[in-house]
Amino acid sequence: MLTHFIGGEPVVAGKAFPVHNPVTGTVIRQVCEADPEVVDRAVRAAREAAPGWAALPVAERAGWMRRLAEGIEDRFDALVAAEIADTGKPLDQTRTLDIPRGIANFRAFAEIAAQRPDDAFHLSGVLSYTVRRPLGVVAAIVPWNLPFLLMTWKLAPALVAGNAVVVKPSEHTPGTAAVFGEICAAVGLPPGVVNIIYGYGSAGRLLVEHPGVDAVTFTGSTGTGSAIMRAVADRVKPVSFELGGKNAGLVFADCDLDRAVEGTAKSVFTNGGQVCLCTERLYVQRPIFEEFCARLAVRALEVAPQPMISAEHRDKVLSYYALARSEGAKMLAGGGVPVFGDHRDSGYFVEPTVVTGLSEWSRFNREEIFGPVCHVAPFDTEAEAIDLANGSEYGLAATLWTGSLDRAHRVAQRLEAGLVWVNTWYLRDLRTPFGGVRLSGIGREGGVQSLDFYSEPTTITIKLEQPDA
Ligand SMILES: NC(=O)C1=CN([C@@H]2O[C@H](COP(=O)(O)OP(=O)(O)OC[C@H]3O[C@@H](n4cnc5c(N)ncnc54)[C@H](O)[C@@H]3O)[C@@H](O)[C@H]2O)C=CC1
Ligand SMILES: O=C(O)/C=C/C=C(\O)C(=O)O
Repeated sequence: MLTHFIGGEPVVAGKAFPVHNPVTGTVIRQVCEADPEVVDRAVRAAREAAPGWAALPVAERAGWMRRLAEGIEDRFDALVAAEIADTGKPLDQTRTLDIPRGIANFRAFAEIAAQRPDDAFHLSGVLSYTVRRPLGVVAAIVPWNLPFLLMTWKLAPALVAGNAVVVKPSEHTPGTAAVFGEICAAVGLPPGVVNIIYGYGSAGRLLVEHPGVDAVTFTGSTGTGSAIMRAVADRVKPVSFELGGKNAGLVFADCDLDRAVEGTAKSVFTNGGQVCLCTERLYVQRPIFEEFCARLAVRALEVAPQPMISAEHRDKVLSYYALARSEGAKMLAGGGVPVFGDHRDSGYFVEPTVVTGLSEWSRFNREEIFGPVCHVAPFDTEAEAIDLANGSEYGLAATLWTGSLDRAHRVAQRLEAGLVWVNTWYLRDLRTPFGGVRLSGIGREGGVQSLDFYSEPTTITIKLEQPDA
């Protein structure tokens, strides 16, 4: 049984719920589900720990972040195993992206926080400077697609800024959080600074609504983001939201076609398309449209299918494949469920899929699907491409493939998205602002933007005595 981690100790409480392995569909663990008492206990533990933690010099908290990074290195294999068991993602990706990013998150925020100067302004004999204090107790609500990467992406800046945290991982992916609790205990992190509770959205709701929680950081669906916003509205709690996307890829005829096909295949199919940054709407300039479609379809057939996180999510993705057909789409590749002839046939797989022929106004082209699928449409002019890319209620990421430096700058600056990649996809510098506009979120994570969210500034202004002239 996987137990909560509260006040530095394992806590067995609440009913048990099952977690399934997406590759086989079988139950792999039972997990304690947080009820109101458990949530209250976790928040109280965090509140008790918060003042002592906040009082530490930032250099000392940065030292703890480095120790946590070392703790992750020590438990690397256990984390890899837990991530794979819960998500069914490939070993290679887990070893090179998910777990190393946890280490990088703690190291990066240790450096960013330790080196950050306070702001100071001097004007006409008036000196103003700003000090920042932590918010207190932060609730971190984490999704299932990159569970360890995204949990640590929130924990590292929240902790180094001086907050205590209560984390609620997704009900589908509690495994790496449980190992992380053991790491906190092993490195001797002060009890209550990190608390981890498990459960469904109902537990998340109890947590964000708890009066002892000062702020909420959330990554997940736009619907859940707005539910959280309503739940915390009365207490006007600060929220940081990284929500869904319906990301566009623009492929211009002057691009390096090999690179564009390969990069696009990555941007559509990585993690089974279950990354908020994945491309779902692709626009290709007419002279290369046919060739590009044909080559992307071949790549779709070559990609090893990855399971969706759950039976419900597989059914959701398949419902969009059916919707595409009913809306009159042409399937260029995929569109069904792969048959392996082995234990994977009871898992949650869908075929990597490429679709064309739908209007911009179709539901398929407007709603986030979150699977290994994209729609491809032709365009003629640069202006048309920009309009198509911007024609979404979302605005998280966009990808641009072109051989022209001028065009790259010109188009990138007109795309209404928080992130634009040119001739690449998902290249990350952890110091840069990360997040989206419109339905894709509120605020930015990354670098000093994260530290700003997890702290409040106080401006101190002093009138300096002017020497006699
Ligand atoms: N980063 C992203 O863009 C993600 C988007 N999604 C999208 O969301 C769809 C649904 O997936 P779900 O797992 O249901 O995502 P979700 O957004 O409902 O779940 C994410 C987290 O929020 C928690 N949660 C749910 N309701 C809550 C509430 N009222 N208060 C507080 N916490 C709550 C969940 O337990 C989980 O830990 C997917 O099909 C996909 O389209 C899902 C995961 C990540
Ligand atoms: O920080 C990253 O590198 C990735 C972030 C991805 C998401 O937020 C997501 O898929 O939800």
